[in-house]
Amino acid sequence: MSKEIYENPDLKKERQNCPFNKEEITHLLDGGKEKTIERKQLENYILSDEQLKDAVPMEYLSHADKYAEELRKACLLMHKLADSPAGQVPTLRALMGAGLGSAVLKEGNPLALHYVMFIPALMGQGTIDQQAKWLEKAYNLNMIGTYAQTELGHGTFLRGLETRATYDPKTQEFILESPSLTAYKWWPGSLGKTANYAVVMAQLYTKGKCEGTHPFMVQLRDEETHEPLPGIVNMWLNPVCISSYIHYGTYVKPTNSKLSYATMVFVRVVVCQDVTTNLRKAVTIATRYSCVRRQSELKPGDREPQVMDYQAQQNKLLPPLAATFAFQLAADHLWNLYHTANNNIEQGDLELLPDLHGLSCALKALCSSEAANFVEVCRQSCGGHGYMSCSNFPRIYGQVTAAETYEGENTVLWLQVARYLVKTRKEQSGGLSVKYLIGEEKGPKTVDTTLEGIVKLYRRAAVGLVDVAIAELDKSGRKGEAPHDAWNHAAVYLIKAAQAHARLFVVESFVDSLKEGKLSAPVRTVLSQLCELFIIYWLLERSGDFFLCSNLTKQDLLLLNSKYVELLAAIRPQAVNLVDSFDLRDEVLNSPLGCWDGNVYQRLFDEAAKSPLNQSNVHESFHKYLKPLLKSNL
Ligand SMILES: CCCCC/C=C/C(=O)SCCNC(=O)CCNC(=O)[C@H](O)C(C)(C)COP(=O)(O)OP(=O)(O)OC[C@H]1O[C@@H](n2cnc3c(N)ncnc32)[C@H](O)[C@@H]1OP(=O)(O)O
Ligand SMILES: Cc1cc2nc3c(=O)[nH]c(=O)nc-3n(C[C@H](O)[C@H](O)[C@H](O)COP(=O)(O)OP(=O)(O)OC[C@H]3O[C@@H](n4cnc5c(N)ncnc54)[C@H](O)[C@@H]3O)c2cc1C
Repeated sequence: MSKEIYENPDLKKERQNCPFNKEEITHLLDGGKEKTIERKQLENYILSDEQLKDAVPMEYLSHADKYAEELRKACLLMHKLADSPAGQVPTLRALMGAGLGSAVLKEGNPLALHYVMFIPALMGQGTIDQQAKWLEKAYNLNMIGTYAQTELGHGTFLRGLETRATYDPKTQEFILESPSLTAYKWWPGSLGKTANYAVVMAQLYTKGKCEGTHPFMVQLRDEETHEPLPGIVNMWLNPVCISSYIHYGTYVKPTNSKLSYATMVFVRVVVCQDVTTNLRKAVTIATRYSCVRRQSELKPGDREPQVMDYQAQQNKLLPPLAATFAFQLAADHLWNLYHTANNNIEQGDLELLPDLHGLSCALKALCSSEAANFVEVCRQSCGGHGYMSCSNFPRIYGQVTAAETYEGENTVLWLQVARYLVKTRKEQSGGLSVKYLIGEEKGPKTVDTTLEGIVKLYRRAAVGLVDVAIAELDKSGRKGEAPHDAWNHAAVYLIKAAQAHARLFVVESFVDSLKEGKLSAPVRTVLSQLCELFIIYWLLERSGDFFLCSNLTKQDLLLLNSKYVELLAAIRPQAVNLVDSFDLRDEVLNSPLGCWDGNVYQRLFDEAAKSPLNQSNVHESFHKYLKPLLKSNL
């Protein structure tokens, strides 16, 4: 007799009479029905392998054992590539991301940098000959690489990197050295124990002149023994300059000095998708738990309500739920721009490079910071159980907050965006993705709170805040301040303008995707409600920007607040059905709070029982430390 599958009765009720086709949303998020089928086949292929399961929870292993266990599984996954039903590239992409990959490698993938940065650097910066020499070796895992840019003393300011590569015309070699302690490469993933090669970013010196930072291929360890090569500390090695700029002993400038930064642009685009996947996991865990958890008294004398029935809980969870769609659609738009720009760059057309840089900085900073805030709200919405390691919130939070720093610290990226916006607005040219900055904002300044009207408000804020920042810069200039001082003294305004621009891009992506998308009426209805909820939520959160740059009134705000709480109530019945549409398996969620069946309390209990401390009634430390204390009559 088939075992009755338990389903928490409250979750079961939440799933009854779903007014829309969940699979339609799943297909939308996967990029089509075929992609969903491929993903599910791949998930079955990977997650059914018993050798990829953790014998004990990772949190109970030592640092060294965690590393060894993750490396064991990462290598096993690579062996499984060849037979993957989804093919190598889609499998690699899935395994490097925050979804399937994190279900197996919970502490991180020791081979991630090889695929996410080392190979893209070779592809983006290597000459044809260099790619012929190294790409096959890298794809065949006959070498493991990393991307070594950050040093103890510098991560943000690339022009301040201290690692030097001096070209010796006599031997036609580059001598790489770390001239100081602060020049030591620090942070590069896999550099410590895994990689035997690295793309090292160093200041190129030739004929006594510094030509700026360039990428160099450096072998770090012996390919047989894995021992660090002699002199590895001072890096007197046989590096090779990637995308050689030394022709017959003479330095030849690249077409654009920033092309060596291209790898970071690629990863920033990937980061947007990764943090969105992590946010989807957090929202799913918190939403299902909030429909299982009953607490307190809503109506005197009534049964304890599901905590999701509190408007305060809906206010916590429905904006991040909406954000997962907003960020996914914006990341898709950015991904398309990246491919277009990259194809153009390969043909020598660099026109889209500034747009790509501006947009990738904006979206990476916005999605990572917003996701970090939302994940913390999701954790808090689960009370004490959200604080437990097994809830998976601590790990998800650690992953999204890291993204606020790596690949360009967010503040620094905001200022890069501002530089691009001010330049476009002042020069009234370029800025293909920020056309709204060129020419004057047309149309009446009156406010209407329809979806179109709200998007217009976002546009007014985006233009207006750039103009406020420019006015500050000009004011400082008139006071005789040097441009770099004026820039520093306008930083607060510049960052606000950059953030308003990023929000406009996300809002327009969401609205345009609903206009263009072939959606059934029920799906369009629920996604439109989420879209309207989200853009009103952000407007209410940042109402100062809108008051400053439009004719928004107190009445308008009160109207928008009412609309917002109406939308909370309208979306509440579909919260579980919406997160079910993400189709995230329990192994990917990796949380007893978010499991599909809602059997939360039993799973929490089972997780606690796995702790080494719960393997005996009295831990040995009692006899060593506590008992003597108890007897010592202090
Ligand atoms: C799954 C994920 C795993 C991730 C593991 C993590 C890996 C890492 O963290 S790798 C290390 C990442 N590090 C960074 O991202 C460093 C951030 N810093 C920088 O990118 C740069 O220092 C800077 C952009 C902040 C400043 O560089 P600088 O050379 O000083 O440039 P300027 O501000 O003077 O601007 C000059 C000019 O160049 C344009 N530009 C700058 N960066 C780029 C770029 N990446 N792509 C294209 N264009 C770029 C900038 O817009 C200026 O243009 P103009 O205004 O036209 O002069
Ligand atoms: C999990 C993780 C993985 C990483 N992996 C890698 C890797 O694989 N390879 C690699 O090369 N690096 C890696 N890094 C390093 C990462 O790229 C750097 O930490 C990041 O670029 C920030 O640089 P920083 O640490 O020097 O911070 P800093 O720039 O020193 O930041 C300190 C403060 O200074 C502020 N600041 C700095 N410059 C300015 C400015 N111009 N204007 C205003 N404020 C400013 C920042 O906003 C911040 O508040 C990783 C980092 C992390 C956390």
